[in-house]
Amino acid sequence: AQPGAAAPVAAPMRDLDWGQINFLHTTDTHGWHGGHLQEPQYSADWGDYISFAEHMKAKADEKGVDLLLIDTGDRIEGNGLYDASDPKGKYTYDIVREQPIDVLCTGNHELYIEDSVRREHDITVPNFRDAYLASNLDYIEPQTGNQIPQARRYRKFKTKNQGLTVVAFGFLFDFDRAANNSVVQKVEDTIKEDWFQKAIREKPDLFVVTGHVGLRMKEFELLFKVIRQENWYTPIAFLGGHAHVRDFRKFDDKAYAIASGRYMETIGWLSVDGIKKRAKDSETAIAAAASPTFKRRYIDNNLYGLHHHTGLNETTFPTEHGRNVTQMIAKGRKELKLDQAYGCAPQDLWMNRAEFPSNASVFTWLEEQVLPAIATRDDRADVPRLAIANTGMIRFDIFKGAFTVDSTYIVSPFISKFNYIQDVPYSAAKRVLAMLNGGGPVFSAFEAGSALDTRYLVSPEQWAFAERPQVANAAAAAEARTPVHLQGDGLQKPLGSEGDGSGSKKKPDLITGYTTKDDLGDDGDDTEHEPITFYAVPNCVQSEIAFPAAQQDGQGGEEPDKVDLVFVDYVQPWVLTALKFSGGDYGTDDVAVYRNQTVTDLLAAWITDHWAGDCGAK
Ligand SMILES: O=c1ccn([C@@H]2O[C@H](COP(=O)(O)O)[C@@H](O)[C@H]2O)c(=O)[nH]1
Repeated sequence: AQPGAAAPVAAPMRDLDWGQINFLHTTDTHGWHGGHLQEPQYSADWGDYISFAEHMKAKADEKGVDLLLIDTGDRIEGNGLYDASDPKGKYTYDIVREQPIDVLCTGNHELYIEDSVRREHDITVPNFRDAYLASNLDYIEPQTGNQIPQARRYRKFKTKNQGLTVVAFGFLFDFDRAANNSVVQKVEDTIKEDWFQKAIREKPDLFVVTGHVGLRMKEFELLFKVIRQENWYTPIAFLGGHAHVRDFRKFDDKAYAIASGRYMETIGWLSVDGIKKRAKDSETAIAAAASPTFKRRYIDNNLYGLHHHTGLNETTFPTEHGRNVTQMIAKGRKELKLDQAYGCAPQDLWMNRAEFPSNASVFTWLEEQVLPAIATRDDRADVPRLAIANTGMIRFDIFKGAFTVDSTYIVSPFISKFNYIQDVPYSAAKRVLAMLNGGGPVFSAFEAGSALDTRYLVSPEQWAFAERPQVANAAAAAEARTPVHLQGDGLQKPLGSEGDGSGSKKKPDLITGYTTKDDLGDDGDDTEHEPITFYAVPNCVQSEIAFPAAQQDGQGGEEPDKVDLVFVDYVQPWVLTALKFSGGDYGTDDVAVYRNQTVTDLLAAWITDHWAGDCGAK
């Protein structure tokens, strides 16, 4: 961990159960390989993870069992260590490659823009060679225009200590916003391919299906069915991601799936025991008799826990390799000047730990303070306008104190700009927000998972929560100003900060954090936590800017006839569709760029202007 990260507080710990084959799993690290500098409970870095894995491998060897390392994508975008360099990832590709990952795959973030697709092909795939799997992803070679597999489709191998035969895949969900130099094949089509049909007939002792796929998404369901149909008794371990949550799903008593959170907060632990080695090539009675057990832990990524699980301490834990990688991270952060402050945040602003609207909500801040200031341009400053942003654009809370170069990318890593349609009749424009937020039938006609699924406007954390019955229409309720909140399944919280405002009486020795409930129960987290309340927020927020002034007597101003409809470009497909249904028939030709800077750069400029100060640093 970086020097200066406070020591995590002692907390009640749950141990790891070992099986014949064990997995350490990271997913959706989004460039947070330097760990969380403002949150000690997630402050271990990729170097510490390397030390941890080395010790755990030695333990596995002692026990005569196997340990595999898995990463399920979205390694990029979301932290200055990746985003602040030019080219992006100048430091992180070298840092990530230091961990000898056994199976890794691609996330949707590796595919948003052509440059990152190319870097994945030219850097990460060769870095990991046979470990990199691309079961449903192709690359378009720039020199030839040929469509080739981004990496190998699957991998069959024998484990080191148990000699188990494993067939592993690496999938991505049916992502349809990939850059033009990549092609994502739908999982339903991939499973018809000859190579896949051959792979599921390889008769291994265990299938390992890795994927940048939420555990409750249809893609894993489909893969489970097709593999199980051909292999009645073979254990299947799924390792997924994308939803940014901790989760464990049972498909049947021989097939389970783990998801290991986000942003290097969590190292997932999955163990499988009771695997019977197959006699030669057949589905034998022995295999049928096998009754594997699957266990899971979600490890809070801090040194206190990593020491606990290895039985080591501050002196004995760091390996030379791990320490070197921690130094690489510190060097990269320094060269990128990530700790340089743009300003000083006067208070904490929460994504889902505060109700919307409220003074503690980052989205109220965005709607009331930021959008009116940045969704503007000199030549149209007096034109009344509506400015719309999706809440998924904001990726992380803002903590009181220094708002740094790093914070900018942590809060909003995207390269989106503001687009606009000018002179839209207000009668049509004013109906757009409600439709985006789930009011009316417009978007309900689109299939879940399709390009216009409005879930894609919010953070993955929220749509994962929204799949639970008690928050089925979370975004609509939030828009209607009905607070929707869930106890538990908490997100991050800096150690040492005060209560969550719920007034709940806390056990003195628990700190707030994840309290995961999954298909195996509520004892998955390696650290017992006090729960955090999760409040759903709307899909989009909107500011009215330069509207006719309110009258002296306190009455609202007149409605404008026409407005500029300004929106973050990511939201454009939804905005155009909503406009069609509200009487404004516009197409992409009617859309123009409103401002040339990215929203992230405009946000940084707003911080500099409005939160000036160094937080009292000497
Ligand atoms: O340009 C973009 C791209 C994505 N988003 C938001 O992110 C989620 C997807 O998050 P994952 O970590 O990435 O896959 C998407 O649903 C959008 O809400 C965005 O706002 N802008």
